[in-house]
Amino acid sequence: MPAAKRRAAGSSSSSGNSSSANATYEQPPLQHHADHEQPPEYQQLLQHQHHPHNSHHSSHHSSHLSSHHSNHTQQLQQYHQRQQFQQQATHQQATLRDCSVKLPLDILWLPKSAMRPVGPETSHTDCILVVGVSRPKLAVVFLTVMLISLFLTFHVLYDSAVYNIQAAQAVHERHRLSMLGGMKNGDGRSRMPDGSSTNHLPVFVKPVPSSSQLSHPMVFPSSRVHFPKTSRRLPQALIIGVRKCGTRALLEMLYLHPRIQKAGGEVHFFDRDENYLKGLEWYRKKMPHSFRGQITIEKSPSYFVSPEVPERVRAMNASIKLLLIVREPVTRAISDYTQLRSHAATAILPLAESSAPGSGSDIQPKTAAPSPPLSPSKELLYKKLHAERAYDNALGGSGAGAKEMATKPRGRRAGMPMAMPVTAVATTTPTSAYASAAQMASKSFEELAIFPNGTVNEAYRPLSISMYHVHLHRWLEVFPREQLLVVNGDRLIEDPVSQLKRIEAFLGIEHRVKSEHFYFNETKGFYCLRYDNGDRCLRETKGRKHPHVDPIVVSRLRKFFAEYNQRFYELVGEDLGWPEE
Ligand SMILES: Nc1ncnc2c1ncn2[C@@H]1O[C@H](COP(=O)(O)OS(=O)(=O)O)[C@@H](OP(=O)(O)O)[C@H]1O
Repeated sequence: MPAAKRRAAGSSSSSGNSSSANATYEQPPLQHHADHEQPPEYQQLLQHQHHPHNSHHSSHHSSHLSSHHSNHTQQLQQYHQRQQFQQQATHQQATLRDCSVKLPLDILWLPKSAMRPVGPETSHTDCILVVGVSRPKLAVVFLTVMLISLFLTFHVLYDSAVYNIQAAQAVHERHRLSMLGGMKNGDGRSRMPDGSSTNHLPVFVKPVPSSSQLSHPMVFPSSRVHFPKTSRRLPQALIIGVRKCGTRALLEMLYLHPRIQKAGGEVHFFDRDENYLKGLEWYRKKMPHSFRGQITIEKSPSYFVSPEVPERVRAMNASIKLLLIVREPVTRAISDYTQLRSHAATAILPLAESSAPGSGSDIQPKTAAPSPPLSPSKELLYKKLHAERAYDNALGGSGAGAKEMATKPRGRRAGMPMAMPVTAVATTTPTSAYASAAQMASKSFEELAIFPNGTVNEAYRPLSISMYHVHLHRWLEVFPREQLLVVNGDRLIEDPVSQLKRIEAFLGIEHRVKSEHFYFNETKGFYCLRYDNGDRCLRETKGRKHPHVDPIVVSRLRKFFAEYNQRFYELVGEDLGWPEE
């Protein structure tokens, strides 16, 4: 029997037998429905297949029959395949339903088979997670959030980049800023409402009077952003004196160093009770803004001679570094006298106008008649003058100043400087101030320093301050020697760089202040400071012309100081070589 016939006969015999048909056409096992349950299309195909089989047996028809039968078989096979795919799809949908999790965010569990062709390894319980956004509104919200996040990210990055660049420039810009007031300093600085200097602030830092800490002006809290921050810090180093030895020059020269920040004026925190009682927070607010790693320095020359100061300084910071600048004692005393006389002379004119009208010669009026109120500027000058009288004992025991000081407790032989009580300033009349100023201005240094009998007036303040060992002794009772550096003020005038190098080493900062930062000003007779964008000299009150002093008096005083100087050398462990006659 030909193969086609055998296949046809096999087909015929299995027409009502699904299991045999399954074997012949490789029908899937799910094909178990009875023929009558099949749709009309299927019934038609079956009928068409059976009919020719029963009526044609001749051999010449056999090839035609065979091809006809083959067509039907293919159609039947295609039908079964379609059925099979439909069943698989139905099964997948069922599985899909099983895996679906109803969530508002369109998060779906799908069978793996939904993502790749069905393979024999695919299990029906195998699911994968698909997260999709199918709702337009949700998509809009999602996109908006993404855009805002992107904008904020770029904003933060841009902001921080700009801030960092400016922070790096700030150190260099500092020199330019200090030109606004640095060298005029002492007094010509721009000031913030809380009284502190603003001339050290980086250009981009806006002064915020109420805030003690400045941070990057960003939308986020500063604690989260690690950009360079500035804040006011208590000083880590102090220039404690000595008055008229070059304290201002020293501070300004140190300020050339990028690691140094300076308090603008003399704060007088430790030596004036009215300031000290305001507390450390008040003092800190007087300090400049500084970056971490910078050293804040304050100078108040009267610290050196005020007995209560060393202990107070130690209470604030026991490891603070102390800078003491000294100068040949007699020259220092003459410089001190020059300044006092200059202040007295300045005080006389306005005080004469307001407190001695029409009585130019009436220096010491018999009655303390009520005086007309002073203008604010005169009041200030008047207070300054009076404070100076208290400091100075200006007339060395023979004038009004001495009279006043005689009623006050005094220090050792040299006489400790006393801060003028505020009440005393308030109760002193302009007329007595005028008298005092007039006397200050009229006396020569020789008259004030040497008594008529030729002995030295040791109580004269410009002389007693020059007895360095007396004051230094007190400091060394409180601080170890290595915490204090003695700077030679005479050498600072002649060769600033060598002195600054020592100070940089003492402060633990790299050597940055070099000779190119200075130039010698022939007119002034001093070195001036050179900045990137200009040159500055200390103002005219520094480097005043001293009055001529009798060389015999100078020699007399040098001999007098020789013994004190030796004691000072022993204390500091260095011979400064000051002349002894
Ligand atoms: N570079 C430079 N320029 C100007 N002046 C300089 C300089 N270096 C040191 N000196 C000396 O500083 C003296 C003033 O000292 P002080 O600043 O300590 O004075 S004060 O106590 O603050 O009033 C001042 O004293 P006098 O010369 O008596 O005015 C100067 O001699």
